[in-house]
Amino acid sequence: MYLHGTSRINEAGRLEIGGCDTVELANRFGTPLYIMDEALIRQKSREYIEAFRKTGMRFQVAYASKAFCVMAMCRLAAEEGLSLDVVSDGELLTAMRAGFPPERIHFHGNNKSPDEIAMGIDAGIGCFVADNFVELEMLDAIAAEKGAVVKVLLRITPGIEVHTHEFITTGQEDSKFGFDLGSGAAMKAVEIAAGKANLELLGVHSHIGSQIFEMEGFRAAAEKVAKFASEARDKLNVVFPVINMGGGFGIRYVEGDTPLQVEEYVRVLTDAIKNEFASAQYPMPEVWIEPGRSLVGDAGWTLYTIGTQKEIPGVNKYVAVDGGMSDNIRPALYGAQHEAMLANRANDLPEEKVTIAGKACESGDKLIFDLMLPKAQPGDILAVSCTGAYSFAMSSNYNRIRRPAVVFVADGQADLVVKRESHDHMLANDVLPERFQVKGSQEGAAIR
Ligand SMILES: Cc1ncc(COP(=O)(O)O)c(C=O)c1O
Ligand SMILES: N[C@@H](CCCC[NH3+])C(=O)O
Repeated sequence: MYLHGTSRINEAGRLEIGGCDTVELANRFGTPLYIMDEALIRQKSREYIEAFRKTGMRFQVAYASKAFCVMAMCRLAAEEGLSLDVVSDGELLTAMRAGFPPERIHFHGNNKSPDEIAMGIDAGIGCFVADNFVELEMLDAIAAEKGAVVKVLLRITPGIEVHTHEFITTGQEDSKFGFDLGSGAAMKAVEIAAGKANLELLGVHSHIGSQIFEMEGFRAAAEKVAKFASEARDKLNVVFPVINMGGGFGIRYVEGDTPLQVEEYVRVLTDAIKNEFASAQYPMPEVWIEPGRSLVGDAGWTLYTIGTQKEIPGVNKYVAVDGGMSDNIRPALYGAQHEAMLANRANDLPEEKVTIAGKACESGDKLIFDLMLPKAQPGDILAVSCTGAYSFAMSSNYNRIRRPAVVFVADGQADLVVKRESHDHMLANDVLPERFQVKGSQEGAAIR
C-alpha cells in the first residue's frame, strides 16, 4: 500500500509513523487511535505558502479547520503562517484557546447565530464570509450595536458542477450555500453590503466542492468570479480587493486517485485568476484559498485492534475492528475508500480478501471492502491510512461508543493532543431527573 509522509516499515516489520512504532503507540494509547504525521502537515503547509510566494501575488492560505479542528492543529497552523477558516462558535473557540491570531480567522457558515456573530466581532476576527441576505442584515445590525465595522466577503455560488461525490459539491446553483449568480442575488448582495455603514466589503468567495482532482472547475470558477467582479465594478462602482477561491483540492486515498501536487494546484489556479482579471483590466486582487483535506488528510492514520471474524463461505469474510463508523463515517456516508495494512505484521503477504466491519449496530458500518490482508488474528493492529480529514471531525458517540484519542507524532516523539473520551465524559451531560431516580436502591450505582 502507499505510505504517505514519514510512514515506513521499520526493521521490526511494523508500520512506523513520525519515527514512532505504531504497535507501541497502540499499546501506550490504546485503540482506536488517530495518529497525525506532523511533519507531513507542516510540509504541505509550506508547499502552499511557497507556491503562492512564487506567483508574486498577495495571498492568504487559510486552513479549513472543519477538516480537523483541535487546539494543537490550530497552533500548528498559526506557527506555519496559515490563516484559519472556522464555521461555528466551537471551531472559533478552539482557535482562540489555542492562541490563534484572530485577525487571520475567517468565519463561514450558512446559518450563523447572532451569538456566533457577536462572538466573532468581540474576538476581532479578520472577516465574516456572509452567506445570505438575512445574515447581511444581522451582521450590520450587530456590528452597529457594538460600534464596529466588520470586514465581509460574500459567498457566491458560481453555478459549476464538479466531479466528486454529490454530497460534497457546493458550487452548483441548487445549493444551500451562498448568493447565486444566475438569479442576480449575488449582485444584489454586493449592492446591499456596499451600502451598509457597519460592513466593509472585501470581495467575494467561491468554493465549488471537495476532493476535486481536475482543474477545469477551478478555472471556470475563476472566470466567473472575475466576470462578476468586473460587472460589479461597472454597475455599482465597487472594486474587490480580495477574492477567496475556497478549498477542495483532492488527495490520494487509494490507487487510481490522481491529485495534482500542491504547487500545481496553486499555479494553475493563480494563472487562471491572473489571466481572467488581467483581461478584465481589473486591479489584481489578493487571493485567498482555504484547503482542508489536502493539508491534513493523508497525514492521518487510524489504528484499530482486530477482534472477531465471520466467514460466509463463497460470499464474504468480515474482519471486525474496535471502531468503525463512529470514528470514520466517510465510507458509510460517501462510499469513501481507504487502504489499510496490518501494522504489527507489515511485511506479511496478503492472503485473503476481506471486508473490514466496524462494531456499531448498523449493517452499513463497513470501513473497507475487498481489502487484501494476511490472515488476520484477534489482537492484530489494523492501520487505515488517509483518515486525517473529516474523520475525527465527523466522529460521533453512536451506540455510545467513545471517541478515540488523537496523537501527533514527529521525530520519534508522540504527543497526546486529544484524550480518549472517558465514560464520565461521555455521560457528563446526561441528567437523571429526580422522579427517575430509584430511591434507596444501589441499582446501577457501582458500574464505572
Ligand atoms: C467553504 C469551504 N471552504 C473550504 C472547505 C474545505 O474543503 P477541502 O477540505 O476539500 O479542502 C470546505 C469544505 O468543502 C468549504 O465548504
Ligand atoms: N465532509 C466532507 C467534506 C466536505 C465538507 C466541507 N464542505 C468529506 O468528508 O469529504
